[in-house]
Amino acid sequence: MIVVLGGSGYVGSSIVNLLASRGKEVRVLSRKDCNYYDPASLGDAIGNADFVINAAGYTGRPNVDACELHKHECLMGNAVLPGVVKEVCATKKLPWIQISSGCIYTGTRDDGTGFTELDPPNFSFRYNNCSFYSGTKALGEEVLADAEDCYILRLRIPFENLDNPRNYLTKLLRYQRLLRATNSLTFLDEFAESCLHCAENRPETGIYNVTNTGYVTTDEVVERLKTHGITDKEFQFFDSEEEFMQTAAKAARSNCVMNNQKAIAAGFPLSEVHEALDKAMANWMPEAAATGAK
Ligand SMILES: NC(=O)c1ccc[n+]([C@@H]2O[C@H](COP(=O)([O-])OP(=O)(O)OC[C@H]3O[C@@H](n4cnc5c(N)ncnc54)[C@H](OP(=O)(O)O)[C@@H]3O)[C@@H](O)[C@H]2O)c1
Ligand SMILES: Cc1cn([C@H]2C[C@H](O)[C@@H](COP(=O)(O)OP(=O)(O)O[C@H]3O[C@@H](C)[C@H](O)[C@@H](O)[C@H]3O)O2)c(=O)[nH]c1=O
Repeated sequence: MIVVLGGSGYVGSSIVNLLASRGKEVRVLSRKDCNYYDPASLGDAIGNADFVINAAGYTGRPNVDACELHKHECLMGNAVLPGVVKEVCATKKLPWIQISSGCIYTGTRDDGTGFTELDPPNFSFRYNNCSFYSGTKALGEEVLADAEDCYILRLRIPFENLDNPRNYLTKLLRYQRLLRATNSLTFLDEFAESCLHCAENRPETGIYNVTNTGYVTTDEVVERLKTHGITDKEFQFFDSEEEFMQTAAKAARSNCVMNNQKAIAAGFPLSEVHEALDKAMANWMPEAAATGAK
């Protein structure tokens, strides 16, 4: 049985739905069920699982700006909780997944290529340049440096075919003005498939950049939304990142390029990013229809 902490959330519910649709026995854990910060209580709640996925964490709503105001929850959920799950899974000898984020990087490597799993995070408290959210996600990975039998899967700006306030495509459609940026992205369906791949096929444990191959600019994504007939909106853009920071954001954002070669070599089902965007956009489901669709 696979136990999913935070299975009620945006990412967790996508994973739970996929596992259930593939006939896997899956159980959702919530903060209501036990004390996440007491290893004995969490261990009892995890019970007789044979695989654990930690999709619980604090992300802030509507976006990571909220983490600047809720630092305690953010630190506990993103940096302390992974350490408790590590302890419980080590005691029970369980393999498990921690959902991390590509937002612990900014930009590209000096040679213009994407960050690999060997590159230390450069958008973290250690660099003193990050949002509170990104800092806590980088700390969460540090806490797991010595974790056994653990997959640290880095998700990066999720998108999918279902219109949802957490979906990057929905965000681009709804924000009044857009920041011009270059990013690697993650098709949520393929991220969920990647979790299943880890649980079923048990590739080597460790950190994986679970992003679609390559990167895209904001302009490319909005042009594609038009090509697919999802919108005919005339998008407005910020003149600069400074203007974005002054008028629309409380915390600096990570925009970055990631290298997914390690994940591809380990058999993770990740397509090229433009192809993945086309798959999501070709099946676009507006919010009213998307509610309860998965
Ligand atoms: N969404 C993204 O863009 C994105 C991108 C990269 C990585 N991630 C990572 O993916 C994971 C899930 O994110 P999500 O977008 O699915 O978030 P979400 O929709 O807010 O769901 C997270 C779930 O975690 C539980 N939770 C909320 N606050 C918590 C706290 N302070 N401590 C412990 N548990 C808490 C809640 O479940 P219960 O109320 O049932 O306990 C919630 O449903 C997080 O680790 C996040 O950092 C997300
Ligand atoms: C607020 C805002 C953001 N943006 C841009 C900045 C970013 O490139 C992109 C996403 O920014 P936000 O929506 O603020 O999302 P965010 O920064 O909260 O998104 C992050 O959520 C975390 C939980 C994940 O770990 C990250 O991987 C990422 O998905 O949208 C605009 O273009 N206009 C806006 O008004």
